Amino acid sequence: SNPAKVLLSHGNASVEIYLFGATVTSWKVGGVEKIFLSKKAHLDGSKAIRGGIPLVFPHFGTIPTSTLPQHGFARVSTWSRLDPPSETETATSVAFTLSPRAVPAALAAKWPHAFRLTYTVTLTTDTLTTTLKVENTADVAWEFTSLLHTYFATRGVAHVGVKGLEGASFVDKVAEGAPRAVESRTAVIVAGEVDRVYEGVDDKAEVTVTGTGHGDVVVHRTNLPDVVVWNPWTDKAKAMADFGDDEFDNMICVEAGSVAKFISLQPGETWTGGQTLKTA
Ligand SMILES: O=P(O)(O)OC[C@H]1O[C@@H](O)[C@H](O)[C@@H](O)[C@@H]1O
Repeated sequence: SNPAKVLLSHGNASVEIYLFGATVTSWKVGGVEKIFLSKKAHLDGSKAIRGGIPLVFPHFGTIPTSTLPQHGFARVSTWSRLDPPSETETATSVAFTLSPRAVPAALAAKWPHAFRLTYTVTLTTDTLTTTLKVENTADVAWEFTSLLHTYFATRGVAHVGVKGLEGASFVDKVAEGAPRAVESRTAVIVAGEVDRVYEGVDDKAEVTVTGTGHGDVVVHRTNLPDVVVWNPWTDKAKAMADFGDDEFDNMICVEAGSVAKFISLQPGETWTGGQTLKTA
């Protein structure tokens, strides 16, 4: 067994999680892979894993008040597994933790706050739940944003529709000036570069990824009000060294997060957010 990753299975489902970034890199149900992992992904800890479910913390994208790299340090830090996986009749679960001493020193120095993250991955025969708990272990308040950057596998992204975002307000990061608009379509489709942050989407609204060729997946969110839809399309694909030129056709990112507003945590306070992916 490879100590760098944890494999869980439950019935006919399985999940693979690298300690690097606590990145889920595979979720299979009945032998069908639901998650995209680039053929060019670095799996040796030299770069954030291109694909799977990278964890975004302590901030989404780049922000003027931080010199951390885009999407923060959680996805490029090596996490520790907490206990051995536990299995019940209905689910198999494992948890990982990250605190500042396991963050690369140069990055920790750029965000000098005491914290503890706990990431729990739970597998049932038809669901994958990933939950992040953020604790402020400092004696002063600090703030953060976070997101589960899920890459879904697709066979021809032109067939994909992301349902459940109709009526949601979004920021279009591709359009000049990143304008804000309201989604009018029942399904978001990909026919060019897409990079949109849908904000304040009711937790009760299920987001469904359809037409992937790998079976529909319903995304249930808890405490993650924002949904990012991203596909780099042709030019951005070519510009990414760890992504095949044609792989834009094999993936769509539907990312559940809390990114539109900073979350402030007082000393001793915790915040928990997560998603359940369910085969439909
Ligand atoms: O290349 P990275 O850092 O993994 O980011 C990938 C994409 O992540 C998305 O969440 C962002 O909205 C995009 O703007 C970004 O390009």
